[in-house]
Amino acid sequence: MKGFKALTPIAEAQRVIINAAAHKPAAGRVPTPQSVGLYAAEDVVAPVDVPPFDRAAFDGYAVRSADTLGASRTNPITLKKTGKVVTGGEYQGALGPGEAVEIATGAPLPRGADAVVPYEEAADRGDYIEVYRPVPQYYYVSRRGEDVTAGEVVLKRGRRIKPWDVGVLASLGIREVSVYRVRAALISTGSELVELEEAPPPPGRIINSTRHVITALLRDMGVEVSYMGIVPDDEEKIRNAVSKALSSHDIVITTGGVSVGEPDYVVKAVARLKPEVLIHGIAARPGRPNSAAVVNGKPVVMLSGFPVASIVGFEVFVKPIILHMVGAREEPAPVVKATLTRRVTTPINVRSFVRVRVVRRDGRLYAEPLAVTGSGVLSTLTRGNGLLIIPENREGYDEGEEVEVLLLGPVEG
Ligand SMILES: Nc1nc2c(c(=O)[nH]1)N[C@H]1C(S)=C(S)[C@@H](COP(=O)(O)OP(=O)(O)OC[C@H]3O[C@@H](n4cnc5c(N)ncnc54)[C@H](O)[C@@H]3O)O[C@H]1N2
Ligand code: MOO
Repeated sequence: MKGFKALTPIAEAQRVIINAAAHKPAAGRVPTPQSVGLYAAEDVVAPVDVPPFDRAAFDGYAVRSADTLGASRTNPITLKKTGKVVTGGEYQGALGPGEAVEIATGAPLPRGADAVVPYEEAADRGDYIEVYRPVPQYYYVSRRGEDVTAGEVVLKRGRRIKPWDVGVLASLGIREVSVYRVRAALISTGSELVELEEAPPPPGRIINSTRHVITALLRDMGVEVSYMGIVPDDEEKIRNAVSKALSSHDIVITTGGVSVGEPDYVVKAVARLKPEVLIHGIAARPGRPNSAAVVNGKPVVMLSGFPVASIVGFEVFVKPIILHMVGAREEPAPVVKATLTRRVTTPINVRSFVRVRVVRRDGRLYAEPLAVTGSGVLSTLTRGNGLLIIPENREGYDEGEEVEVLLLGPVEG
């Protein structure tokens, strides 16, 4: 009989593939400013303190805190002005007892000083200042190493580097950082496909749009994508293309040809490469034909050709595999609670991904399930702005139920 045998539950499919995918991508050094969005391949330890010296946190006067003891409104303390230090400069000499040095925010504290009295808390009397209250040690002072202390781990292996991480690395003088270079090969299968450049397509042919969805999703994870072109529905050609791609990439992704129809040669072709494990089909809707295998420790993900199903396959296989390879954790997606406007029925033992439109009415959020949810209807993702994920142990949700929706875009209203 043709057709899928038992569909593997998503969690089990992920476990099987990830456990077998032993291959690790290579690391390489990139200039720090170009590391944003990539995954750190090693822990980075601060070589120095930041700030590198005690510095003023406010504009005012550098003083010795002990000199201000007992100061009050009625009995101010008088300190002699002995100079000025600007940001980027350095005070020559040391601050003696009874002295004050005018100081700018960010300037190094003169030797002998241990506090800053902001302009607002002192009165300038020409040659001297009056201070009206006692100030504690390190008042308005950023201490050396207060931001980062030398020896501290500032970047953990597997962390996806953020814009502010680049700032921290730069402030420490770290010019290069070691990151994982994940190289993915993408093979589109399907004799009906033509590339976007060839649009409009001849009758019966389809533009290869899934290629661009998957490429964008991969690039969004900082992955280097080699596009290997369209391979026709031919088992031998597919096998050769996958085998060749495996030799020089960390992960091979194919699209199309994975259901049980006559031209669906991809799973058969990959099976001939003697994979350690192979999962054909998952208990997901949409996205049922998404499949994956591991060949010599390297993952081969066989995504559905249908764009929406391929996105589910990306989330189920590609993303977790890549995160595992680089030792990263998934960053939580934005989730909102919303009231369902219509009942949704889904099959038991299948994880369903229902596209919804979240709207705000009278200050409350509502989730409207979209009418057309076919796996080929990509526009539901652009028209909608959310995904309602219905777990395997539910057969849907009732109208009026509060549900959690994964937000994919802004909420109107
Ligand atoms: N007898 C059965 N038939 C089907 C089953 C089944 O269980 N039994 N499953 C159905 C489900 S569910 C899905 S989803 C589709 C998916 O099939 P494939 O992933 O193998 O995809 P293809 O057959 O290659 O193509 C499906 C569809 O998508 C278009 N396509 C393919 N590649 C691209 C691309 N790169 N860009 C844009 N569009 C693409 C293709 O032209 C087809 O229209 O199978 C059901 N059948
Ligand atoms: O699994 Mo298919 O993606 O439901 O249409």
